[in-house]
Amino acid sequence: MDAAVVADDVTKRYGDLVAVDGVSLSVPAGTVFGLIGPNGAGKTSLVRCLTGTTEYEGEVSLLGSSPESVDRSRIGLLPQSFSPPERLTVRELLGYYAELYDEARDVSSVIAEVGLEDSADTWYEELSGGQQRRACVGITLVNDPDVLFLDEPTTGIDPAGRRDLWTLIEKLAAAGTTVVLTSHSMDEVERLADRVAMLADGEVVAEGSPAALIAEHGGESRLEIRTEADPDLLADRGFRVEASAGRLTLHDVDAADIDDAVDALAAAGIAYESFTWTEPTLEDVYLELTGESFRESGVAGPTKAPADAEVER
Ligand SMILES: Nc1ncnc2c1ncn2[C@@H]1O[C@H](COP(=O)(O)OP(=O)(O)OP(=O)(O)O)[C@@H](O)[C@H]1O
Repeated sequence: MDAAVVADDVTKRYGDLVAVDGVSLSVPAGTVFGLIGPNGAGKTSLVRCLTGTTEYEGEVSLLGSSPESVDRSRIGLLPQSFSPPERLTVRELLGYYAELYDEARDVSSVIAEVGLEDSADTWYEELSGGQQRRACVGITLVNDPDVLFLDEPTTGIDPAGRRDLWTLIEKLAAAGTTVVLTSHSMDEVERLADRVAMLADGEVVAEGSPAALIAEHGGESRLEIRTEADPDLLADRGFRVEASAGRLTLHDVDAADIDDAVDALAAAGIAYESFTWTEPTLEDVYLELTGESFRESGVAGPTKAPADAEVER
């Protein structure tokens, strides 16, 4: 598969600060590529290098050209902070951006795609934060881009809005659009991305499919059972069991093995309060590779964020 985006030893400095430190990566055409890392890891700076919106050292190829000379109508970019004119309605706004291209998509169908039909005639400034972000995603779609860069597209969007945007990104990818997505949210990237680059301090600490990264660096899955059962009952069934007060922890348990544990307890007539199965995630991969948890580095996924952090205003 051809690469839509290639970075070779890309470095971005702001004075003495090295924000992107010798990054090399390749994004196959028609795939979703996730750039994840905590605040200040260099995600936005890297996107700016890849899109030619800042100066950098190293080589970037975007659809076979340099980012500075690529046909802009083939690229969509949603920057992290983007403030379009506020006193335009959604329809006027998308129409305004569509005018910038020789060929553009039908504005009404883009409005429908981002789920803003009911607000099409509302001023941008009167939209909720989540609706504003969706309108901004719509702006990036008017030129029907081959490569779409989305820098934290779902920040500030409520859970339903996030899911709608995820579905939209999946549809775009299924139709052949290459999507480069930056995110703080591990579950977002785990769901959407074919491949992921994890950034820490400007460097790629790991790259691969979420499943491969988790398999290689994520550690084991565990089953925790709140019970007073004798650990030998489960150890005799081949489980690796650790016992603590009122709890048994079974290590390296596949989903298919859970029934076996349930059966063992049921056959012995042993009661249990709860079963909790935990699979490793990309957060575990990050912890393993950097020694720092995403949460400690000041960033939380949507399930861990404070209640107001992801809420539409
Ligand atoms: N225009 C700038 N001038 C100086 N330093 C900058 C500039 N933009 C970013 N930086 C610094 O570069 C580093 C990387 O920032 P960047 O915004 O690329 O990270 P990020 O991973 O996108 O963070 P966030 O998730 O918070 O958006 C940070 O230390 C940041 O303070």
